[in-house]
Amino acid sequence: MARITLRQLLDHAAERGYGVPAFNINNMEQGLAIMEAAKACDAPVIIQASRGARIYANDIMLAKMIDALAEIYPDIPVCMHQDHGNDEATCMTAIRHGFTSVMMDGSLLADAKTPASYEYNLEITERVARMAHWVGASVEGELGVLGSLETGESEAEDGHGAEGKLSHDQLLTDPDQAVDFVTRTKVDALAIACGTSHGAYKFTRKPTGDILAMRVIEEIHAKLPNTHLVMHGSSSVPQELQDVINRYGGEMPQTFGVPVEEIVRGIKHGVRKVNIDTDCRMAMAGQFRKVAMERPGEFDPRKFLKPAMDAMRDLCRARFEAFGTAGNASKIKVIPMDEMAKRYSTGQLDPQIATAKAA
Ligand SMILES: O=C(COP(=O)(O)O)[C@@H](O)[C@H](O)[C@H](O)COP(=O)(O)O
Repeated sequence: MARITLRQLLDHAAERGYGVPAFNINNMEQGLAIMEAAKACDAPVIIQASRGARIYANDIMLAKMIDALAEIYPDIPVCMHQDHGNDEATCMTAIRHGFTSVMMDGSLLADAKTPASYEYNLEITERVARMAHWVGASVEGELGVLGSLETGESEAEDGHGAEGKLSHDQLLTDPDQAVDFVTRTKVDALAIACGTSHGAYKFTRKPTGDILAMRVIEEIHAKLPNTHLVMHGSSSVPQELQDVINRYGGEMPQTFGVPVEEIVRGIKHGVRKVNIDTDCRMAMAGQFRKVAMERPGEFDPRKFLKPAMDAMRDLCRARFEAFGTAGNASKIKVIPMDEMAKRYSTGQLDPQIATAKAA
């Protein structure tokens, strides 16, 4: 199966009312776990690599790995996506290495730390969308800055994310500005801010509407019913994974993620791409700890990695099933990127901005 663009995959998801988890990868084991899960339930996949992943694994390694996964699993459409591109070069080099989709995150400046002005975000995202569309690749933009509505803290981690305190306005995407942003940039998907943040420590209690503002998604969807929305920071940080880590010597303080039922609610209101990385990391890390503690004499990496892959596979499958992704891989006929490029050039894929519904 050829690689699929994010745009085609999310159009299919919108027509049929499902969402697609976007799982991050850094290595072969994560790639195999995602694909095994997808094969088991006939789900199309979005695999994404951050700038950190590209540095960790090397672009050539990632590119060949995706080639291999597509060859091993010929029936599964694979969208390869750049997570949080910080500038034009990051996005263009990703496409050069076979990515079919890029995120241009202009909510932050190129340092990936400093919140950017709206004008900066508009200008750079429009430019990247124009260039990516020339070759048929898709573009996700971001409006609003990820961070905690509980504390007002931004979410700097691993060299990515704003630093310091953010205002309530920065932490929530403005629905009217979203209409202007999508119209002017022609992005294929829009990442919004609604109180989620990357990593395991999102909420100090099970989130309610004051700290996880799902109503913002509903308001944006009412104004932009044809735009594919993206939720970042959407790991659920399941209690059972925290327990496994802590049972085997970990020291994770009690924390709460985004409940799966809230994501499913978002999917009913236009969320089509759901970013999940932390849950996969926790699933794997729990198994590393378990093997290390139960079999202190073990030193074959495969004995650690195989149960870790199995745990990640089960996690991915559960999300494919909860989001309605399962059962859709075999229903998709992949459109080549050259054909997508033609469709962009004739304006067929321009954003369909419906006249705003009355509130
Ligand atoms: O939203 C994301 C993950 O959310 P999560 O922490 O799983 O709730 C991704 O977009 C992040 O960009 C990804 O986890 C960052 O990974 P690295 O930069 O550490 O590779």
